[in-house]
Amino acid sequence: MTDKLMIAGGRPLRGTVTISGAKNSAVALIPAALLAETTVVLDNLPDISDVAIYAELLEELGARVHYADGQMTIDPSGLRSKPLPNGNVKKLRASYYLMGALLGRFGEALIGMPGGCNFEPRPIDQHIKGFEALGATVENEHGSIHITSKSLQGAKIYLDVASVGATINIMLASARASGVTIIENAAKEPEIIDVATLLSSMGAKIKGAGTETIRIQGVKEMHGCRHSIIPDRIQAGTYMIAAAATSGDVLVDNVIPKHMEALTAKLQEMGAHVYEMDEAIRVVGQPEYAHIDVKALVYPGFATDLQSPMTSLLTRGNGVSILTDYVYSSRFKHVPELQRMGANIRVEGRSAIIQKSALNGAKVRATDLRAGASLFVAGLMVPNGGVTEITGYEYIRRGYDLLTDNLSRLGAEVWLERE
Ligand SMILES: CC(=O)N[C@H]1[C@@H](OP(=O)(O)OP(=O)(O)OC[C@H]2O[C@@H](n3ccc(=O)[nH]c3=O)[C@H](O)[C@@H]2O)O[C@H](CO)[C@@H](O)[C@@H]1O
Ligand SMILES: C=C(OP(=O)(O)O)C(=O)O
Repeated sequence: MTDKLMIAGGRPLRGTVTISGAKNSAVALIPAALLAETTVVLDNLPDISDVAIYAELLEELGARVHYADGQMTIDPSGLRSKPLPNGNVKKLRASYYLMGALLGRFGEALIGMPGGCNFEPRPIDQHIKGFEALGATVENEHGSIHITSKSLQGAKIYLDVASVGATINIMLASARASGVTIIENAAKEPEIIDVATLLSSMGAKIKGAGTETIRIQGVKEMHGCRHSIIPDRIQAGTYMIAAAATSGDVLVDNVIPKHMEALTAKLQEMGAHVYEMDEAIRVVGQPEYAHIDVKALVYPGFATDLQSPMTSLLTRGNGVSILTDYVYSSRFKHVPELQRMGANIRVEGRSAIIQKSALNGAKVRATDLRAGASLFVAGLMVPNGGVTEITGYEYIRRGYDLLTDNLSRLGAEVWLERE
């Protein structure tokens, strides 16, 4: 039985929401712990399905995992590199990090092609190029990737695209390799710095994370440590957008305001009032907004993971807004669903052309995680208690913990019903 998310819209969000740890850090830090010989403790984990599935994956590999109240203890002493062609690996995108982690630890990994949100083809050629540059042999065996290496040797790797996943996977594979690895055109997302911080606490030697050149001096052994995960900038951004979209007043607590700069600038350009504090951001919505253009880019540009919820807010801009995604060329599965809710949007190439439109309640489907975010933001915007019914809630649970609790506390009328 799955749930559907129900929203009676039209209430401005007001109050405080506290943001949990970042999904995209968590799903990299958990496999990174496999490189250690002793126990790693991760704090501030979000209570999302991707994290729960990752805990099961580690147990399948022989690690002892204790996960409760946002803390995961990973004892890798019984760990081995077992083939994982199917099952849990297909349930999330970031299972690809098991390739780098197991290769780095055991010189072998057999992992099925990752699942997760398939809003468009998401190749992993740059990951594979990185493993091969380190001296590994990579073969496609009946849809699984089999990677082997007798001894990994550091190398200079230029990424054709600044891929988050490839950057982290190469860091994982090379942390215990012989010699020096240099990643050029590395991705600069904050989650990469978080992974480098954990790996360094485990004994790795990494410099330059957060810049386009990362240098990894391989070490022979890595050990356990304790690490607290950075706040989720995409959850934070979604609540900021929802606050503006409902003309509300929300304090988004436990954020790193620097991570939110591109979104903050765009909300201000529309006319919302945004106040930055040390570890919080307050968004005060307005009755009217200007139309704006948004370009989703790699960090520190506007995050592609926020373009779908931003699409919903842009239906309130006076005039025509153009949102272009330069990271993914066709991440617009939320658009037909928003159209069912009355949104006047058309997709041209990699852009959505968004006219000011009044939204109405409808039955819609979340086809992926952020399409779901777009729909719940839109549902909150529907005036006069109009009801939106969102199926595909299992996608939303991949990335938003405590969603109905948080939105209810902010004054929204939201509930779950059995499908
Ligand atoms: C678990 C996780 O952290 N997921 C995030 C990660 O996904 P993910 O790491 O999968 O995304 P990438 O940064 O790798 O992808 C960026 C672009 O590069 C392309 N590409 C990527 C790898 C590759 O080998 N070849 C290639 O062509 C992709 O098709 C895409 O167009 O970064 C994305 C971009 O910020 C986010 O949307 C995801 O939320
Ligand atoms: C696309 C996303 O995640 P994943 O890469 O895990 O599918 C996302 O978080 O928006």
